[in-house]
Amino acid sequence: MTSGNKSSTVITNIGELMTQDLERRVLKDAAIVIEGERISWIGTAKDAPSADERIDAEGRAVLPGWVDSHSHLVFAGDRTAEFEARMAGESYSAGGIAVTTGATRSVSDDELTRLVRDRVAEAVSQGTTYLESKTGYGLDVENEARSARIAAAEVDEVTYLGAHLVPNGSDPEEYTDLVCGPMLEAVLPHVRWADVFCERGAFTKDQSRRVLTAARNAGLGLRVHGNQLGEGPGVALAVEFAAASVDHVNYLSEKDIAALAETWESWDPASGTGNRGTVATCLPACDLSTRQPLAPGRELIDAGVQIALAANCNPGTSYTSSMAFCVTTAVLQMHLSVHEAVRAATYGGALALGREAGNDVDGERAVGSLAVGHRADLHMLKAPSATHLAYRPGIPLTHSVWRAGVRAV
Ligand SMILES: N=CN[C@@H](CCC(=O)O)C(=O)O
Ligand SMILES: [Zn+2]
Repeated sequence: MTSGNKSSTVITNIGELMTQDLERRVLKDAAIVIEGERISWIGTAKDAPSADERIDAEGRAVLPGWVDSHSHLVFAGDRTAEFEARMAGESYSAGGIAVTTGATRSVSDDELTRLVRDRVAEAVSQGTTYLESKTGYGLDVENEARSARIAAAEVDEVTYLGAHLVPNGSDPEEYTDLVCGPMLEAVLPHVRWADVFCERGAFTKDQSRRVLTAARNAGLGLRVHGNQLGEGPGVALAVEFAAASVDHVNYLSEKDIAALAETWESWDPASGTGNRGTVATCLPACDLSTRQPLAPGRELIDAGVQIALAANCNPGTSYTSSMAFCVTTAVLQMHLSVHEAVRAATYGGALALGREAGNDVDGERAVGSLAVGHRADLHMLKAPSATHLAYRPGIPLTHSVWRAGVRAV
């Protein structure tokens, strides 16, 4: 089964194939065929076609690779002392971002590239196959543009986060002008998204609105860091601007949840058609590391909101790229089912990045679910079912990983 010069691989004897496709199929005794960078066949093992290469999964589970839709990988230095202080009772504040900004500005392009590349490799080794990263530790035109350029070469999706913190000594309004003007222009060739940290200690509602307006006018997709440290205007702004995602969502009023749910009212989850709303992206590793209440993932799902889970790898609030840890936490402590948690960490992440199945604009490149034509991003576990991700917390369960059809682990 080879078409053109693309070689094919059949993975057979899969104990559980959790597709996270639109029908949410979970197949037993399954097989899947990869041709080039795409999936060309899925079904029961006994019906599987032959292929150039045959891999016996020996009863293991296969899921889509994790889609990590929120990370901040372009940084140097670490913030161990801040973490220790927090564990001793200090609370998190946005000010720590300045420490990382200083460290990031001080390293060479080569060093910064190496750091990002190593972090991507760490994520892939744990089953992540599609990865977003933000800028946000440059905070001047030159360093934001450099961060965006380096990220664009190393990750799948890049988000401009010049509006992460007003640098020490800058006037907040003048800095917001810079973010909306010359800095935005400088990063534009490298980014698809823009984000704003709308929070006390970071950017106000009016400043955030200015950033989102400028980014929208420049043709970027929008994302918002909102409601992380207290109730605030982040969710309402994200809804107002039809942002693809609002991330953190720890402190939500009933009104916030209702507003998010309303954005999904005309979207049909069974076909993936209709108007896509604003995804609520929950970041459980960050919540634990900052000792914030876990985002109300259960309530959001029950209200009809599409959610994503992401690792939020960064040196301040969540120094991990482990999506499995997030899934485990979502099941054990946020009361999601295993299927819901895996869905949020795969299909949900894709939805938050506009790369999901059923998205007609770019359906061919769908990630985060396993179906014919989708990118062959697979994660095989050292376990017979995805349930083991929650049942065996902390155990590294990644057996092998294919990224765009290429064996990565
Ligand atoms: N909350 C804002 N930004 C990052 C943390 C940044 C930092 O403290 O370095 C986050 O998503 O948690
Ligand atoms: Zn973040």
